[in-house]
Amino acid sequence: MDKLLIRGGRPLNGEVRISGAKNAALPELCAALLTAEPMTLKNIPRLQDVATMLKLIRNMGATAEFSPDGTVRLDSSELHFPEAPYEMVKTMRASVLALGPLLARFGEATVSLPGGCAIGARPVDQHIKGLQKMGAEIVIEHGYMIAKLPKGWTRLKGAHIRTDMITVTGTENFMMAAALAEGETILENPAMEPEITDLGEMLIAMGAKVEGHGTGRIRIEGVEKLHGATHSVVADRIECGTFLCAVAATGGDVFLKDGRAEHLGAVIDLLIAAGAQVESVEGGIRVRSQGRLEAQSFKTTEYPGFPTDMQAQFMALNCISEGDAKITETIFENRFMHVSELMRMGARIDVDGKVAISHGVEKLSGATVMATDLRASASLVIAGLVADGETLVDRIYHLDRGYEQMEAKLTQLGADIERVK
Ligand SMILES: CC(=O)N[C@H]1[C@@H](OP(=O)(O)OP(=O)(O)OC[C@H]2O[C@@H](n3ccc(=O)[nH]c3=O)[C@H](O)[C@@H]2O)O[C@H](CO)[C@@H](O)[C@@H]1O
Ligand SMILES: C=C(OP(=O)(O)O)C(=O)O
Repeated sequence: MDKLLIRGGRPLNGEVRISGAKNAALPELCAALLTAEPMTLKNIPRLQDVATMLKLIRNMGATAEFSPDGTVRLDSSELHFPEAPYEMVKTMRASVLALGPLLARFGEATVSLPGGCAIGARPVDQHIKGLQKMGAEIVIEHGYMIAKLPKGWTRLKGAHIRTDMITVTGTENFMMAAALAEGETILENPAMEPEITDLGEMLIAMGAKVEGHGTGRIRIEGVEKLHGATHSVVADRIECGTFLCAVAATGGDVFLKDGRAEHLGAVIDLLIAAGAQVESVEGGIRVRSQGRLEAQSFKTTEYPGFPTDMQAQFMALNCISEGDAKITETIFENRFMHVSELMRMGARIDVDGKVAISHGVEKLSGATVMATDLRASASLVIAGLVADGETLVDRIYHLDRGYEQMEAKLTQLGADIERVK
């Protein structure tokens, strides 16, 4: 099993390119299934989750060719098996995003229930309820969601959907299903994440009639058919935020090419309050940091609030900053698993339910630590970059799910980091 060996204490300097967003690429690969015509998706990151999604799509009978330049050419004209089996879904929750498009295009879909994962229970009841409002008949059998259209129907029907809470993948499933439904769908209370906006743009390029994506009300007028299109995946704001925190922690001066400051408002505001210099410059973001920063309190909320996917990385920064800070995690019930590992490196953190209070220390000390989930892994890498001595981060298959060439990018910036078996 691969591990990352980091010798801490080096500042980060130079330039690094931010990849396409995992959390946009995965729904968009599913959205490409909405048309029988060829689709071209550019700026797809080379990640384990993308490999899993391509495997899933090919398993359905589509062809997908992934070029070294990050372009995926996908042809689902011969798709004959609208199913997402458990073996594939269990390693990647985003497989649930196949449900909306398959049902909309083929009138049937069988998708394994994703189940819980380390960070929380993560139910999909809202996805099911929303699609049922559009007329889908969905039963749960043997761990699968088996969905079909009522007898005599050829398309889903547009509906007014208001979910009980804001759900990102739920909003994505509804947008994709509504694009091919009969009539109008209104999504009240939808997620507003940049990945939602990007998916909306892709659907429009395919001929869908979508308005209000990225706002608190999305309107979609269904069309009978969508056509092939080319779309480029938006830059990964979480990868970008991870590098911002890494530079803030180690000190240095880095240009994050293609980073989009407007997608990271809540994170950048806090980094500036902490004492880092972050500015939007042509073609990306420049971050500079020197000396010890001041720890910052925050609460994770839906976009445009502070993203839950940045909580662990910012906590690593807080741990070596000056003062106490309170972090409240409101999205997931178990997303503090990095705490005990950070503490093994000398961090001082108290956890009480959904609140973690860090008491800044001057130094962390390198240790062998275990990654428990994707963003927890990134926080341990940041901690390793600033710690004294060697840090060995084990179980980095979590990291590989969502970061493209993390160690190569950090090496390029001057870090001493290598992948070991
Ligand atoms: C709002 C939010 O920050 N969502 C995050 C969530 O998206 P993801 O789409 O995975 O999760 P949702 O946005 O759907 O979930 C938000 C909350 O709603 C609950 N829920 C959701 C759907 C449902 O049918 N029933 C239900 O109870 C979830 O358990 C969670 O507490 O995880 C992703 C990976 O970490 C992040 O990129 C997203 O930013
Ligand atoms: C937890 C994450 O992803 P997923 O929803 O694929 O588990 C994430 O992107 O931080």
